[in-house]
Amino acid sequence: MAESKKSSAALRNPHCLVLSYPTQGHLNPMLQFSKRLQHKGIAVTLATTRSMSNTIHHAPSSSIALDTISDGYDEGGIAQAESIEYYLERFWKVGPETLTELVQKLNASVSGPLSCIVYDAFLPWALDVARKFGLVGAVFFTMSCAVDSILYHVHKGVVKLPLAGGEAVRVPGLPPLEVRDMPSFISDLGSYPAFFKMVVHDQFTNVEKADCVLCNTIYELEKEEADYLSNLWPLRTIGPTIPSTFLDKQIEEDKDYGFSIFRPNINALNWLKHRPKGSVIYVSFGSMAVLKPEQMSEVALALKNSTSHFLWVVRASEETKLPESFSEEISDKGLVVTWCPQLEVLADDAVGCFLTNCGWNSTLEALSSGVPMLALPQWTDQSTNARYIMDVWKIGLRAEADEGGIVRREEIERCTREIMEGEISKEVKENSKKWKKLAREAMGKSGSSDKNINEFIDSLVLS
Ligand SMILES: O=c1ccn([C@@H]2O[C@H](COP(=O)(O)OP(=O)(O)O[C@H]3O[C@H](CO)[C@@H](O)[C@H](O)[C@H]3O)[C@@H](O)[C@H]2O)c(=O)[nH]1
Repeated sequence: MAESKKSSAALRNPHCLVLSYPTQGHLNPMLQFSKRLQHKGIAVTLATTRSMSNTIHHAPSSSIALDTISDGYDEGGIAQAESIEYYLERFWKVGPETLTELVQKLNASVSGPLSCIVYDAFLPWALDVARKFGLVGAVFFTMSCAVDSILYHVHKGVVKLPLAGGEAVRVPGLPPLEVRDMPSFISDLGSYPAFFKMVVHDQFTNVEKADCVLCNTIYELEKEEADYLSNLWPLRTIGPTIPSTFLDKQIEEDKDYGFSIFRPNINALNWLKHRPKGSVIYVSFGSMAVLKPEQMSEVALALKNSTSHFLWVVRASEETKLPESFSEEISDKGLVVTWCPQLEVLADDAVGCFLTNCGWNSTLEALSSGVPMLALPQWTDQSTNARYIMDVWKIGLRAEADEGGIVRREEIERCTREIMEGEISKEVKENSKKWKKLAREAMGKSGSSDKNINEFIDSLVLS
């Protein structure tokens, strides 16, 4: 470590700075991890960008201290930037400078000097800042081990691009995959060049130098993938990062999912209360995916034709894509809301199937709630998650798109019927129950994730 020896105060009372990339899908898992650390006696400050903190509608009720750095666009974040390229370029310049200022401020704070920076894998320059101050640097991956491994092996040139269509893709530690199972940045080369650079290259440039690699997954869920990566990195699986009330119940009254950039509609929960057990399809495409209008209309018609009830989250920015007078036509068969408390929805017995884009948070939340999934992946890691949901964990189906990339209404109806009452229904329900139990056990006392968090803390105390 380059500079200064840590003071004895830092050794006695570990204080962690947890730094998240500014999106809801990254901030919340890192908040939940912070709560676990705090519950186990570590002082934690959670930081993201000023622009992100300005867009938050609902802040968590936890007692975690919050702070900010700058991405260079304090007024509007990425939406204010000329392009994704400009945004990331400026963030990479201003981020380390303002992170340095934050570390100096926290080192002089009442919580005591920092021992460690847990930084989002998307912000690899944070390791240089940690080193400058002689702090432990732990990188945090918000995606699955399988996805991290694919991206890493592309970065290393082990998996060569462009991928040859029709051939199985071989990634060490993973089952053979198809090109369409790959994260979108590599199966659809050129789709988002700046994100490609960040996700395939930047996040792995110094991963081998990190003191610890934390991954929001469950060891039992990705044994082969995690074992393989453990030979390369000091990996610790620490997920699922879900409030304790919905999982292991070790932390009292820990229900709050955290930050929300949209206002949740709690009517959704009352509406669900009046539906029979297992009768509702819950539909959500996460906080970022933008559906083609044609896809939106196919989903709408499938839900309208289906024999099941449905609860559909259509973010305000997507509402104009709904067919005209859709909400009136469906009357009380379905409910459309702009946002909902997803974990509480998934925990409700009325929900029998989750039609999802397969973001990793949603995948872990459904799996931990024992709800089978119908996968309609949209971008980034979601196709890989969809493949695992259907073929590895066998807790759902992946809907097939036509040649134009649109999943038609008949396919959605067929798959939801299969999951709710068809031949595979029993198998996916039983597997879902099994994973729900395993997720609880992993986070429960002495479970694989709980043990890994304890060992991480021990390493901070001893370092
Ligand atoms: O009405 C809703 C809908 C969603 N959520 C929450 O929003 C989160 C959505 O997360 P996720 O399913 O992971 O999707 P994104 O927010 O789009 O996450 C981004 O970040 C993830 C982690 O890197 C990736 O796996 C995704 O593909 C990427 O799109 C979940 O925690 C949900 O509980 C709500 O609270 N209410």
